[in-house]
Amino acid sequence: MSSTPILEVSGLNKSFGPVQVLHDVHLSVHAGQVTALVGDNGAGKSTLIKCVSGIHGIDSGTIHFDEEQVRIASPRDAANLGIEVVYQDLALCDNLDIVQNMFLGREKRSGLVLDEPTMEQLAAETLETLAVRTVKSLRQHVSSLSGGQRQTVAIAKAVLWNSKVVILDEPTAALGVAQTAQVLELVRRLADNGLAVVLISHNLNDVFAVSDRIAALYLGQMVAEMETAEVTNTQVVELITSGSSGDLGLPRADSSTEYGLNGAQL
Ligand SMILES: Nc1ncnc2c1ncn2[C@@H]1O[C@H](COP(=O)(O)OP(=O)(O)OP(=O)(O)O)[C@@H](O)[C@H]1O
Repeated sequence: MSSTPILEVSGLNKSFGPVQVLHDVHLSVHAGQVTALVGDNGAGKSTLIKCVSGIHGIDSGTIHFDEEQVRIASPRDAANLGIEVVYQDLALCDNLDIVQNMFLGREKRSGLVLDEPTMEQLAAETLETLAVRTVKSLRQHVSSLSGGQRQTVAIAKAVLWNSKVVILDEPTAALGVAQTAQVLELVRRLADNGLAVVLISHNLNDVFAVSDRIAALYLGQMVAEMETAEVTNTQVVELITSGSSGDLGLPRADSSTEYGLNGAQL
């Protein structure tokens, strides 16, 4: 377990017009660990992730990657650092096969033609590294895959590019029990292989099953970052719903400032 975060966000503020959505947010993410990012609807989880992945610019604050301050102005900047996001809609193309999806937009070429053998080999190696053996053929169209298999392909696509930080947005939201278990096993394996994983989830069973640390956002403020083993389900529910947990001895996030449900300062 490394002590220096691979990714550290400090003092991040982000507004949309007059509405401030993120207030002085801190987040640290470590290699080899699953960090669960929790918070109620509208707490700011997606906005924070979009700031880190170059979709939104930030108003103020710093982002350090591998101990160096970085500016992430576009998704390409994030990808170049090794930050990949797997969104809920997965952005897979149903009419393409697994290999085509994994290399979509970043195809390998041999001269003027696509280098299919190399892409197929790299895709197979990545799935093998992740111990994914449930897909029958790499040339299967994605439309024929189950929800869990689709999630697996989307995750494999994200880790294909020597990524160091993989952010998963509700990866089990649309899955049944057995497929959820498979995807959670995969999430754990990613971290065990040395990746830093950020898991956005509303499902505290999932969070407690796979995460090493929990970061809790409440109305755009990071109210706690803690070791999963040191908190209970009830304490995390309290943090998500009220921004504090008396048991943890944590004060309510900046008690001098009150925020409305849309993040606007009251
Ligand atoms: N592009 C935008 N323009 C204006 N307001 C926005 C924009 N994106 C997000 N917001 C607002 O920012 C706040 C935080 O939204 P965000 O989507 O980050 O929350 P979340 O924690 O991811 O919620 P959920 O769990 O429902 O996905 C919400 O009040 C939302 O309406």
